[in-house]
Amino acid sequence: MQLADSVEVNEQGHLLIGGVDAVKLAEKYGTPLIAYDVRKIKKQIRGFKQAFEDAGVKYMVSYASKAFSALAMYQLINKYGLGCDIVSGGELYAALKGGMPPERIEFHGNNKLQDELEMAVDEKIGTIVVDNFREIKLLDHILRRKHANIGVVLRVTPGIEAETHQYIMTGQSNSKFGFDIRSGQAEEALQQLMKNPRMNLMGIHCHIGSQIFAVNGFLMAAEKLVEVLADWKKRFGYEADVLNLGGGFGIRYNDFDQPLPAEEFVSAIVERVKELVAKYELKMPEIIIEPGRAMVGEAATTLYTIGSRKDVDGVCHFLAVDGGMGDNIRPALYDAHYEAYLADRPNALREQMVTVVGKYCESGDVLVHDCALPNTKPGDILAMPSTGAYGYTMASNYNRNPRPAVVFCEDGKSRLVVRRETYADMMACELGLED
Ligand SMILES: Cc1ncc(COP(=O)(O)O)c(C=O)c1O
Ligand SMILES: N[C@@H](CCCC[NH3+])C(=O)O
Repeated sequence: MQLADSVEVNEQGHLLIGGVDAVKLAEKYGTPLIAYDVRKIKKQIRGFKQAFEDAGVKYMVSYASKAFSALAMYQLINKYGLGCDIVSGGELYAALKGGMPPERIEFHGNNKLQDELEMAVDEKIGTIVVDNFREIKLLDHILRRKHANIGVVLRVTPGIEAETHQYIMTGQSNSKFGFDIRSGQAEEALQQLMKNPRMNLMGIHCHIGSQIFAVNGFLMAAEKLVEVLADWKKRFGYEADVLNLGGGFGIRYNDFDQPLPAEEFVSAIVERVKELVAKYELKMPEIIIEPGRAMVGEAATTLYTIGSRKDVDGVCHFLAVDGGMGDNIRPALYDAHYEAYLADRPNALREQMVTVVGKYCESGDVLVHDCALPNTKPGDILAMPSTGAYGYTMASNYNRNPRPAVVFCEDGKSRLVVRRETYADMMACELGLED
């Protein structure tokens, strides 16, 4: 196994995260610990923005905050003028607490609750990405009652099957999200929205899936959506101001993953949209993208302490750490493949092959299958890179294990941004049986 180019070490040979010695981080904050290199997040933010700036088109980079929705993250993206995509009242609450301007927030979801929609309307957020007919009715009812208006974008499923795990494909016709184009649902929704004086229909949206490496899927989606817009202009006189192509840009989890730089994805998309718009004689819409994983995924490394092991010759070699499926469900859920190395000697010779498992009461609690490592001893710190997206946000308290702490590291300094949960935190909602 080759270490990613971005793995940095200090003069002692210890892994550095944002210029901070990972062994020291583990000592200071304990483990499991999710440590972000903030420069890597900033690099991605700049990368996604730069290609749009260079092309001179109107755009918004709307961070899909489900990937990592910490207060610190909303505060960081706000500084860079990004928008954000939220999918629940909880994410909306956190985004607002993080200072996100409401007009730069877009609300997604296939079953937005009445309370959540009311909150979005009360907070005057920029966009509701309308997903289904019930939502149109519900939102209309709320807007009438509140004498309010709101911007909406129509989410469509373009009938594209992205090359990724089936659980994270969303562009195909049988997806639970959005209005289907082929069956005429999208067109019916368009007509309902065009007639509605309380909803300002800004444009259309699609999201083809997640962890996608080829730019082709995005180009096909752009083609499909612009064709649809050309048809809607001809037949209904509708012209979109916004074309939102969603997120899904892939990242490197292991040697087999070869992601494109953010700039390449964006410039290919912008170029194609420009060509299509010229071909169909449409006005150039604002292009919105919603990267989540690509913004934060490679920026974090999770540090664990190695504990027990079980070896049965010729059968299994399990090496257990102090976290597991509670802080990273992705291997169990998607069969995601990660790498791991030792924080105090990431470049040491790898003499053994082990299965890295967690401490949860599940046989499926595996973090890394077939992991080549140097010989280890209890107390060694295991570093698992590329854990910045959908790790903390999908974390659970299974077996009443507390969620880990999160630190931001930059220029040799670390800062605790999410403290480790305590046993008392986990009991905070419990009322028990006593009066
Ligand atoms: C509508 C929408 N936008 C953006 C994203 C972000 O995807 P990713 O984190 O793969 O960029 C998702 C999640 O898949 C999504 O459902
Ligand atoms: N949570 C998923 C991706 C789904 C994103 C939301 N549509 C992952 O970890 O890969």
